[in-house]
Amino acid sequence: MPTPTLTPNLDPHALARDLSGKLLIDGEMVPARSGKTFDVVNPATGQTVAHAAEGDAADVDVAVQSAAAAQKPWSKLSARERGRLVTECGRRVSEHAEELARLVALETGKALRTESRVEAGIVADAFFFFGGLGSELKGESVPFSPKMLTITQRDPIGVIGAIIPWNVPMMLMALKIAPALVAGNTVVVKSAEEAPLAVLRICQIMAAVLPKGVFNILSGQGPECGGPLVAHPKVGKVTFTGSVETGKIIYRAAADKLIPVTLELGGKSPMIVMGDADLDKAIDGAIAGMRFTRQGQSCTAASRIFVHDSLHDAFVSRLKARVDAMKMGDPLDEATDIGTIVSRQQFDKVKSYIAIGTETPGATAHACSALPTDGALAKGLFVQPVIFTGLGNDSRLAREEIFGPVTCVIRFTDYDSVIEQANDSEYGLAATIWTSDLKTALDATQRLEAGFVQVNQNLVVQPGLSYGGVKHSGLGKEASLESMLEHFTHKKTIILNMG
Ligand SMILES: NC(=O)C1=CN([C@@H]2O[C@H](COP(=O)(O)OP(=O)(O)OC[C@H]3O[C@@H](n4cnc5c(N)ncnc54)[C@H](O)[C@@H]3O)[C@@H](O)[C@H]2O)C=CC1
Ligand SMILES: O=C(O)/C=C/C=C(\O)C(=O)O
Repeated sequence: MPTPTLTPNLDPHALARDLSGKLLIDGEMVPARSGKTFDVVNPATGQTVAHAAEGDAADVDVAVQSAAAAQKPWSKLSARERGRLVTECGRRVSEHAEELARLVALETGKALRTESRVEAGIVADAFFFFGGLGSELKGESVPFSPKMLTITQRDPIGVIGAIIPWNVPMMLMALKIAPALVAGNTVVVKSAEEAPLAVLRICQIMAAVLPKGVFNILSGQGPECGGPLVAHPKVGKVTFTGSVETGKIIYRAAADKLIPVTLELGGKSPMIVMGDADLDKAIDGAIAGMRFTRQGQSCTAASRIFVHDSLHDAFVSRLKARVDAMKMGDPLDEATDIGTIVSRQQFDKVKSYIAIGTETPGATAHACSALPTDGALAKGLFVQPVIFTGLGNDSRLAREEIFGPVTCVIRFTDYDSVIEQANDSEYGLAATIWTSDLKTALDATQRLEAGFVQVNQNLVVQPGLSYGGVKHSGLGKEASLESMLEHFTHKKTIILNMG
């Protein structure tokens, strides 16, 4: 087993240059077969920080063949041994946590102190959590007949294709690969165009622990690299996080091969603040829930905040004051609370929604926080967070996923009708309710149509807690024991007739 230790590199620019032009296939850092690269841009400055290798179908094939060859020997290790190796990956990743946080801040524009370090911590936790679950890969004994031994066992699926987005790339990758590996599968990851570096670095760290081929990562364009990965005959399952549109393309391609998929898609998550809620806690919850520090780039963002008429005006002015006090600036600066939007495409999308909202009769846009004045950041993709009031739940801003720092605060008076409005969405990922009444809280948990319902809190996704949506928010669960058992194994029934 190879075990060289990499030295953490706390200069993200130097590390980005080192990682340029590389994919990780069969345990080696290699260029794309075509030799092509694409630019990775620091969204805070507009400068190119790396040239990522542009993988395509040829690289996908080599990576999948490597993963397929590695799968049998990997599955022959005991689940506990695989878990021990995944735990060791977590230990090494945690030694590199600061380096990874800086690198992901550089490529995504997420503030180091408020976001990127938090993400790096969850990555290590994901490896530790799943690394400890090897002994849970157990089957059942079914009392079918006294003459027969009837049991079930959990077998790995084979090669897993994992396609990840850019918003929390390290965390979302870890929550897919750690359970897949412990379950005895091998993996090929396709990273997001906007954020290929930190995840590649994690894989480089893992390659020093895991046998070659068990784990491979490709960067490249969605249709040209992700498409062939889904279509490859040796890929037995695809796990995807991203847009609904791409999720449907992947689902159709998987249907042609009759393979299972897990899809974590969009959200338009409601937050309901009842008249008896603790206002201070609800404001904290809105700040955390909207992921303002991540410029709202989260599928769980509390982008529809329903506030009882009796608290509405105080809620809006206090929320605005709190966001105003947050400092927008260089993501790598320790003083910064809010970084940038990830890409020009996302920036334009967010700006277009703000324009639509602003032009809607009756709506008021409360722009918060101040754009940075530092000249070095003049080309940065900074957007002032906007709290809209006066928009209804039927407005485009309340129905479509914006994936930016834009939320609608909607006034309500009647509990039944607010539950109805909260559920009136094509999405069903997360929902929260803020109340001091236990009966209302319990009732809402039963009636809200979402995969993740929280009362008086707004937690980020955590290893151990099942996570995934209903309706257009997706299919399947991640982050939990259930995700490992149900989504990365198949159950085999075995009957021994001893009569
Ligand atoms: N659920 C979530 O956490 C995310 C939601 N989104 C939503 O999607 C919108 C667009 O963002 P994008 O980054 O363009 O999302 P996307 O869904 O197009 O991209 C996500 C991943 O899928 C890959 N991909 C794209 N087309 C593919 C294809 N035909 N076959 C296989 N893989 C493919 C991409 O390369 C990337 O790795 C955002 O504005 C946001 O609303 C985006 C990222 C994450
Ligand atoms: O902000 C979080 O806690 C989680 C974000 C996760 C996503 O955006 C996703 O799974 O798509």
